[in-house]
Amino acid sequence: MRLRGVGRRYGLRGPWVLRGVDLELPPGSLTRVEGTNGSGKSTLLRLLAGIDAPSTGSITGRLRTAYVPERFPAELPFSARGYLTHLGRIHGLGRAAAERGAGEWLERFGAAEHADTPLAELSKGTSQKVAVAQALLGAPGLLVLDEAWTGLDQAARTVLDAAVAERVADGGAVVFVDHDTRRLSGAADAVFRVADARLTPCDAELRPAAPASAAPSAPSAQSERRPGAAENRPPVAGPREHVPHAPRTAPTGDAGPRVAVVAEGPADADLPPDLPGAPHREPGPPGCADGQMTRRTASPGSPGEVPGREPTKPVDIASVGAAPHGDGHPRAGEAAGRAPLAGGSARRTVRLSVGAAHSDALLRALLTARPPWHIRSVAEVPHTRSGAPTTRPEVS
Ligand SMILES: Nc1ncnc2c1ncn2[C@@H]1O[C@H](COP(=O)(O)OP(=O)(O)OP(=O)(O)O)[C@@H](O)[C@H]1O
Repeated sequence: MRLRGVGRRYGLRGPWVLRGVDLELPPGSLTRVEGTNGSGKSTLLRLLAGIDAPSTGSITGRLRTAYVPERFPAELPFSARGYLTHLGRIHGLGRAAAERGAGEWLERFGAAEHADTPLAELSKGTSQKVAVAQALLGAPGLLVLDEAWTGLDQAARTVLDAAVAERVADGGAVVFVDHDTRRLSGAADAVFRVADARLTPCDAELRPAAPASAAPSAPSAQSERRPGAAENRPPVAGPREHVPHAPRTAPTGDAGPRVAVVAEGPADADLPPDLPGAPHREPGPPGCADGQMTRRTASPGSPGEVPGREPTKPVDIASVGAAPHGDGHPRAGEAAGRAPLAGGSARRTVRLSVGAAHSDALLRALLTARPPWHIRSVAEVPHTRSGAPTTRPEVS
């Protein structure tokens, strides 16, 4: 998708909010947009999402797009499940697939108990989960997120982080705005700032030879993309690498809330080294020991695949970012030549616990490893009265 000389102003004589925007969004790219309040970020995202039209310039190569607006219209006359099913149909899913997808995404975001609650009665946080779920339902070619993490609890933010990484890994383009500058830090291929109605690559000022704006005369915005971020992504295809084990012992001084992560990877690859937060590798329950090889023959999240108890409500993000299965769409990991996760390939499951502050980074590291690890579930680890985390396996 490409923007050429795009400008937007409200009203015939209104000031230009955006001008001369030249931007390319390649498949499998993550783009961050920054800027001060009122600078025009949401305006740009609405243009990208196709819900607003440029006053001047062109947008070509439009993709099937999903958009999480800054403000979700909660007064719509639907239940959460009804709304998601409706949106799933709009995204092109059949009725059964849309209903199934609606239920799965509500489950993953920890909002299943509110499935039949009218949108108008949902809390702000649950409402935001619905807003995000509707965008992820149909595995869009372009995902536009305007402060989509705002209002989500930690577990849901982690699910969304993972969904973004999966969407990009599956060849989608994702553009996001978030007030937290650490959001997906290091993962973006390109970062732009909106200021004075111009869209400017953030590191342009560090390169005096480069034009300082993304105006039509500037080189393609693609040329400003950060090479390092793409290298951190799951490969679309390629040889497997052997990497050493992550630390097996808990770090000292890791008191405080912890998050349990169950990750599934290829049987012949080990965990990436130096995982953020020095996660503690937990033993699995009898019959599913850490490192045991599994062969996936059931749908993600099916009972028995990773047996064990659930001390807290887990957020199952096994196929996060993928279209609901059974609808003819690929599942996460099946697109663009990546090895399918279902269908009998040898897999193994590891259980990690990490300080909550590091959970986002850990998830990112696993999802962007080579080869990528699939996140089966994320859950808060319950604490004992002394405040220490329990040592039993967290989730299944
Ligand atoms: N529908 C509209 N009609 C008239 N002016 C608008 C409209 N939408 C946005 N604007 C104006 O365009 C400018 C940019 O607004 P926009 O919402 O895109 O900024 P933003 O960077 O997303 O701001 P924030 O960070 O506060 O959300 C602002 O001056 C705003 O008042």
